[in-house]
Amino acid sequence: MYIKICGITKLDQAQAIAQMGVNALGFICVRASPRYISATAIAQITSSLLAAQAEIAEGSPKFAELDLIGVFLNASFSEICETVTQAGLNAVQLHGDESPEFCTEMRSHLNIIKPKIKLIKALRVKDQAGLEQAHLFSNVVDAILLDAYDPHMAGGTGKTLDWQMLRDFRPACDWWLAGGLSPENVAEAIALVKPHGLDVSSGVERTAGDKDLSKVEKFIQRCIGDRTALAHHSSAG
Ligand SMILES: O=C(O)c1ccccc1NCC(=O)[C@H](O)[C@H](O)COP(=O)(O)O
Repeated sequence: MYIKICGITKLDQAQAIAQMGVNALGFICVRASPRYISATAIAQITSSLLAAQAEIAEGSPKFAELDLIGVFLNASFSEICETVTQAGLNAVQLHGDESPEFCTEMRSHLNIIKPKIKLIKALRVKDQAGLEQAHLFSNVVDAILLDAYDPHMAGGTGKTLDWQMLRDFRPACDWWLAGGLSPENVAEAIALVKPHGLDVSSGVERTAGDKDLSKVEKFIQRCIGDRTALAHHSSAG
């Protein structure tokens, strides 16, 4: 099970969460968000994780596998590419109204600066028609993230989707469930909708952007079936 902890703003929390063996850290590159983090601050985190990686004993590939995801909302190609380069990101999540055509062109731009970069399209699902849109993206991105719809907030809402609606959702690419997940409800979500990955932000926070490490640890445990050896969990989807 792929696990992404989103809305990271603090270096020490990024290091601690990376060591728990998650697959991805998400950084909100949206100025209006209370979880906004600048490219310079992300760069401090990504370079420290790389330095830590160099010190990690052989046989512990976790840091090498870590996706460092910048989350963007209707940003331009140039803003995204500049942030990726400056911040040292290796994945981009498009969380706005970007079309499949935009994603295809984004992929071409990103390939020039980082050939192996991952591209994720987030969709804020309001209803069944909104869910159908996902299939338009499945051949142009590496993964689709389904998030809850809120008329006033673009993400980090703490609202859950209608999981019943997702029971038969099987796009042609990997998909991750987001929206209102927490240590308390994630096992039920996994059992019901069987996503390839999970994304959480507010459900493991004290306040916006300030992660509660004990909640993060509990979330991971619930995702992997309460096994205690977090460092040994498989990153396979
Ligand atoms: O988290 C934000 O503040 C945010 C702002 C603008 C665009 C996207 C944002 N978050 C994107 C995420 O991937 C969140 O993890 C996702 O919305 C789930 O959040 P939550 O319901 O709080 O777990």
